[in-house]
Amino acid sequence: MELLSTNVCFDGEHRRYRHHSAALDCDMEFAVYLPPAALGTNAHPVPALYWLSGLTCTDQNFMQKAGAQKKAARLGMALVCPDTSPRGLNLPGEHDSYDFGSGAGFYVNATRQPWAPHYRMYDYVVKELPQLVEGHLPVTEDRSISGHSMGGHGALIAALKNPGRYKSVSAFAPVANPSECPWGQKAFSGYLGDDRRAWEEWDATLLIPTARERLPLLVDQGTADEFLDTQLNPDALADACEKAHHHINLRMHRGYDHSYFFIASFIDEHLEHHADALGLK
Ligand SMILES: N[C@@H](CCC(=O)N[C@@H](CSC=O)C(=O)NCC(=O)O)C(=O)O
Repeated sequence: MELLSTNVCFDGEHRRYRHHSAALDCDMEFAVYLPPAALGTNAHPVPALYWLSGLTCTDQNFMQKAGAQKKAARLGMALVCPDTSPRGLNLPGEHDSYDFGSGAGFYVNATRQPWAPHYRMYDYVVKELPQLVEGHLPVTEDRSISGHSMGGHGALIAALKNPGRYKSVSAFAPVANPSECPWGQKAFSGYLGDDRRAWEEWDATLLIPTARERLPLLVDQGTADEFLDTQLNPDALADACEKAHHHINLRMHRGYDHSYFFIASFIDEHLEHHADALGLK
């Protein structure tokens, strides 16, 4: 791993790294926040919250806009932010739209060409990145996962598909049922093909009935979110949970939109939720 930059923040450190990803077959950058407990004298490895960002984001949107570091410093929690797609490839059409290709990997493993050799963001965020972080940084194997929009959905499927891998999961305004919305249909048909049966293992709402682990789902959604009616469909997820007797705490917040102002308003509560599960309180 090549260290690109460091910033002291609430007595911890925000760091950016570059590394070669075997899963994606390209160089990737990611950010990590290490709380003071993981640094200096009496330092010890700390649990981590993996944050998956949404369309158009890099590792930096969350780190610079969510304001999560103060609470993470106090709780002794690392924050790990990957990028949202492979980078530097210039595949045909990769940069043509904001909701497919670069910045829009959707945290699936693509099976269609030309995406399949590189667009394996699921393997990257679930397996390769944690292994790298836990092998090189003072971070334990106790993990939780959260994210926003495309990344909120990524967090849900990462947890639902991997019983025992995460201590807790949460999401802000997730694309809750991607098989049934334009963002999801574009991504899934492009990365996975047009056979909708191949989509089922990548759709959180469709995974709920067969979930083998019942981590409580904390989902926050703004009522003034500009994508609520067309893309997000939290009710589909809530209905699936109700039918399957799967716990969900879906909180509707009047007047909040889809932006990082919304995330910043509730990120501390999500960190508290994860800290409980990670044994940090
Ligand atoms: N048309 C918009 C869409 C981009 C957008 O709103 N991205 C969100 C995530 S949406 C779902 O995954 C985001 O997090 N943007 C970055 C930010 O810092 O706010 C556009 O291209 O502007």
